[in-house]
Parts: sequence; C-alpha cells; structure tokens
Amino acid sequence: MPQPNTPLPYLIIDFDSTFTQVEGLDELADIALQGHPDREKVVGEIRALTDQGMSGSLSFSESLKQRLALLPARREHLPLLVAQLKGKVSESIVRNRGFFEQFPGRVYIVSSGFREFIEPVVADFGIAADHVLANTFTFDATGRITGFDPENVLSRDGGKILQLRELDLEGDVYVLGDGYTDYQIREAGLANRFYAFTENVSREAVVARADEVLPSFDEFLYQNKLPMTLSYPKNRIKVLLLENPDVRAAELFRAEGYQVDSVPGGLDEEELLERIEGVSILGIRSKTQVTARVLERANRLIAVGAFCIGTNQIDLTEAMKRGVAVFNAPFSNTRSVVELALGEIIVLARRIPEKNPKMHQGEWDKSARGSFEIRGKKLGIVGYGNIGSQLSVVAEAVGMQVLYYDVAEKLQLGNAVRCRTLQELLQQADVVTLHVDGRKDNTNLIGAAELAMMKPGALLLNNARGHVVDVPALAAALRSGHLGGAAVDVFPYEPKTNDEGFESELRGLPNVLLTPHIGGSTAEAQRNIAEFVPERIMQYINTGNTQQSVNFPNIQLPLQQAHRLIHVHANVPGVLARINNVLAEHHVNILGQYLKTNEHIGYVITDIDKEYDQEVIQALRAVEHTIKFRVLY
Ligand SMILES: NC(=O)c1ccc[n+]([C@@H]2O[C@H](COP(=O)([O-])OP(=O)(O)OC[C@H]3O[C@@H](n4cnc5c(N)ncnc54)[C@H](O)[C@@H]3O)[C@@H](O)[C@H]2O)c1
Ligand SMILES: O=C(O)[C@H](O)COP(=O)(O)O
Repeated sequence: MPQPNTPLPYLIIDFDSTFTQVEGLDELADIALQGHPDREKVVGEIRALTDQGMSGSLSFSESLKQRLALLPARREHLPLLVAQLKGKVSESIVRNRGFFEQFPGRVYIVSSGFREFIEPVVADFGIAADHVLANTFTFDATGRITGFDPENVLSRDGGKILQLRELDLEGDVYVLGDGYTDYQIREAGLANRFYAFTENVSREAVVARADEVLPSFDEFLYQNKLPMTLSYPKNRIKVLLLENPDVRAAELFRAEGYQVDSVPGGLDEEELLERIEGVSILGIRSKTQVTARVLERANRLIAVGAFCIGTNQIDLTEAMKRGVAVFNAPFSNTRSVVELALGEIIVLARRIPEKNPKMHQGEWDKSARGSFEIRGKKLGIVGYGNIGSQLSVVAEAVGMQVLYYDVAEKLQLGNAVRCRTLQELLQQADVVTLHVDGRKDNTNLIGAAELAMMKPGALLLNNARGHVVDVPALAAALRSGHLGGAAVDVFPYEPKTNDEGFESELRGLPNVLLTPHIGGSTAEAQRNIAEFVPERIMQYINTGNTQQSVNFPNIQLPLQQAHRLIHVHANVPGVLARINNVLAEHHVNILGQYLKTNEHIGYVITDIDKEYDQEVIQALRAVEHTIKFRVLY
C-alpha cells in the first residue's frame, strides 16, 4: 500500500454510528428485550434518548443514565451484541481495514459507549485495547447490567474533553464523529479539526459546526492524501438523472454513496451543456440528446445510462472515443411494448378511436362497418428484434399469421414466415407494425411509396421511433382512406415535458390512436429499468465489467485479491505492450489481464500485485494514446 506523504495526525474516532452503523446500546436493548411484550416501545424510548444525547438536546450523563435504567440487559447478551456489531461496521471503515492495520498507533476510539462491546469489534481492525477509551458497565451478582462506572471520565458531561486532556496527545489531532460530544473536543481546543461523519446519521447541529463533512471514511482519506482502498471516494461521484426514471434508480445510486441530482423532464442541448460539467454518471431516457458538444463539455463523465431501450439519442461513437461507456436496458420494457401493440391492433380493428370520443359526446354509433377480428389476419412485423420477435409469439397465440422482415438474419419463431424484402411484407400484411431500431438510416423507412404498397384498409403501428415514418405521407394515406387506421406512439418531435403542447398532422384523423410515447411506460418496466441500468453502471465503476455496454468492448474479469486498473485507449498498435513495459519497469506483477478492442478503442483490465507506488500510476496515465485510466481498487 502506498505510504502517506505527510505525517499522520492522531485520529480520534467515535464508535457508535461512526465506526459502526448503529448505536451499541440501542442494539443491546433490542437483544435484551427479545420476546418482551413492550420491546418496540422500550427500544424506541432508548433510541430517542440516544438521539437527544448525541444532538446535544439532553445532557450526555442524563441520557446515559435514563437509557441504562430502561435496559434489562445481562452479561450473556454481550457476546450476541459483539457478533451483531461486527456485521455492522460502517462500510467505508470495512473497506479501508488496511489503513487501520497500517497505522494502529495513530488511531484512538474515544466513545461514551462501552468497552465490553467496543474492544472486540475494533480489535479486528488491529486497534489495541489501550487505544480504546470508553465506559465500562457495572453488573450485579446475577450478571444483570446495573449501570456504569462513575469513576470513568467518559460517563460525565464533557467526558470526551476530559479524556482528551488526560491523553495529552502531541501534534495534530483530528476528531471524526457523528455526535455533539465529538465536536466539543474541537471546541475545547483539544483537536485541530472536527469531521462530522454522516455515512450513518447526519445531525444538523453537528454538521453545522464541522470543519468538514465526511459522507464516508474514504472522503477523509482522500482529502488527507492517505492510503485508501478505493482510488476515489464514491461520495464524489455525481449522478445527474433526467426525464424521471423510476425513483428506485436514485435510491440505488444513493445507497452506493453517490450524490444524486434529478431534473424532471428532459434538457435541451444548451441546458445540458450548462449542467454536465462535474457529472460522472448521466441518466437519460429517449428524449435527451447526448451530442458530441455535450460529451466534449463532460469533463468527468464515466458512464451514460439510457433508462430505456433506444440509444439513438446518444452519439455512441463520440462517447466511446472519449472513454464514456454507455449502458441501456435492452429488455426491461420489451413486454410492455408488445402488450401495447397487441392492444392497439385490436382497438384499431374495432375502430375504437372513433367510437370512444363519440360515446363521450353522447353519440351512439353501433355498426360493424370497417370492424374485423384479428384472428387469421396477417401481421407484418418490420424489425424482428427483441420486441418484434416477442410480439410474433403473442400474436400467433391470438390466431394471427405472422410475417416478418429484418435486415439481419433472425431466428424464426413459431410459424412466422420471413419476407425477403420490405415490399413483400407490405403487400401482404393486414397490419404492419414497426419495431426497427432508431439508426439514422431508418429515417422515413415508411414513406409515401411504402404506404402506397400497403393493402387498402391496412393498419399501421409505429411504436419504434418517430423518424422511421414520414408523418405527412402517413397523414395523407389516412386522409385519402387508403389506410384503415394507425397507432402512433413516437414522433419526430416530442414535447420536452408534460407542460408543452403536442402538435402533429395526425391529430384529428379518423381511426388514429395517438399515445404520448408510453410504450415502455408501465410500473413493471420502469422499475426493472431503474434496477437494471444502475446495476450495470455500478458494476462498471466498481469492477470494470462492461458486459452489455452498447459502445464499449464487453469484458468481464473475475474478481481477485489485487489492485485493478482499467485503461481505455485509442485502438492503435502497441498500447498494451507499453502498459506492460511500464509495469515491468516498476517490477509490478500482473495477476490477470484482458484486452478487447473495437473499431475505435481498446479496453484493458489489468489486475496487479498489491504492491505498487504512485509513480506507476503516473507512468500509466502518461502512456501515449490513453483516453481514460482509472485505478478501481
Ligand atoms: N414506444 C416505446 O416506448 C418504445 C419502448 C421500447 C423500445 N422502443 C423502440 O422499439 C424499437 C425496437 O426495439 P427492440 O428492443 O426490439 O430493438 P432490437 O434492436 O432488439 O431490434 C431491432 C431490429 O430491427 C432490425 N432492423 C433495423 N433496421 C431495419 C430495417 N430497416 N428493416 C428491417 N429490420 C431492421 C434489426 O436488425 C433488429 O433485429 C427500437 O427503435 C426502440 O427504440 C420503443
Ligand atoms: O427506447 C425506449 O425504451 C422507449 O422509447 C421508451 O423510452 P422512454 O423511456 O423515454 O419512454
């Protein structure tokens, strides 16, 4: 592990809710009161007293006395508590165990909690008993906890101050804690800095007085240039979410420790240019255009998450050349689109778009004119990818005959019949449904000529992308009566937010079902997407795994005890050799390595020996043709 450049200050670290995620006494109450009819009530009272003591609204000694009086705990409960606390050490502390093991003499745990449970927990991190300063319980002859040793300075108000005076440390002293009593050490002039540790709880009164706020221990190590497990604190990773992905996405990113900002609706290019600097993860849906200009301004961008299927709104090549990995959710809303399409076919076949508004206006138009069953009708699917092929199965199940046309060779499902040309399909189908991807070449794939090839009275569905259909030509074909109806969910221009109006030549035409791009807008799909995309991005950030990235070479290297480096470079000959020369020159052992390239970039994951120094990292960064280099852990 690299050595720090400056002498390490003494670190005074609080235990409850700082070293561990929880308050020891609260947990003890929970254990001691198991099976007790008033368990919830008493634990709640104890938690409230803890909080009052920590935020300074109740004197500490009073809070402790009242809590112990409520606590029916016994000596035999303590091993259970220790086991529980060992599993609840703060994540960033666990992550940086190596730091504690490296500097045991510089860390003191100063806590108003109790030695009986603190000592065994911190011992696992190499912190010796004489560096634990805490209260001690008193017990009666039966083993019941009766209170605390009043001789211990930490049991008194201002106990931590008294303890620090007794310790009389020389040199810089930094205090890390979540409570008011931790801040008081600094206030009393016994520490140079107070860091409010907010990974587990954040108390306004404490945060307001802090020299620095630490969302994690990584942040402390990073600020002080101390050795750390991660190369960059997660709390510094900024996520910008646009277009309202399901709230689960923000929850998952926050749980990972990232900062999350959300903007309802989309942003146009100029607005995005103003917001993109400093953003590490950009989350969008189908509307936001991630252009070359945006990517140029995006100085910290690591990944773009498309919380949808389509990625045509992103300049994927430019993102790749800038080392920005793009992930989407390729199947999370597939079923939702399929169900919508099936519903639309039936609704159009029964001319519901005309009949429903009439009913609302009080007009009774009972007639079978122009209405038909879908059983036995020919469904022509253009684009036999995930959605097209899934629709093929569902449509056959309701008795339709499926024809399909795809530019790529596709597995033919059920009794579906492949058409060799688009024309062949258009000429036979009673219903044509578009499920091609949004590549530029598909602009006006269905124009006046293609519409003219369709059977008279045929129906057209577009749930793919707006630019795939020439809308004025479609409007003309509907107006002339050549087509029997259309369902359109996607448009060449779509309003940015729900406050903006919708304009289209298709408005008011007969038997036309218009929907506001809701093919994938179901609770199930949005929830699936909001879990799928953050998971892919976090895996990429944490392990370098690019499986299912839509623009990066896909690599997954198994995790092992090592430091992991990822390197994105222009795909020119010799870069891997140069990386390995640097490692060899610095006597760094390679434990595993995987390189994959595509037309523009090379992506290499290298696992190296635990031992390396900063010079290696600098030298790797300087390798010619490097686009992005990161040390993951
Ligand atoms: N309306 C919505 O809310 C909604 C929701 C999800 C997906 N979509 C859109 O639906 C479309 C299909 O999604 P998917 O997941 O099935 O994509 P996919 O990539 O799995 O399938 C697309 C298929 O279209 C084929 N294709 C491309 N151009 C073609 C052409 N000119 N002629 C014939 N075949 C062509 C491809 O070879 C591929 O098989 C995409 O455009 C996607 O953006 C819309
Ligand atoms: O590409 C998609 O998945 C669909 O077009 C849905 O896009 P949306 O998330 O913007 O509704």
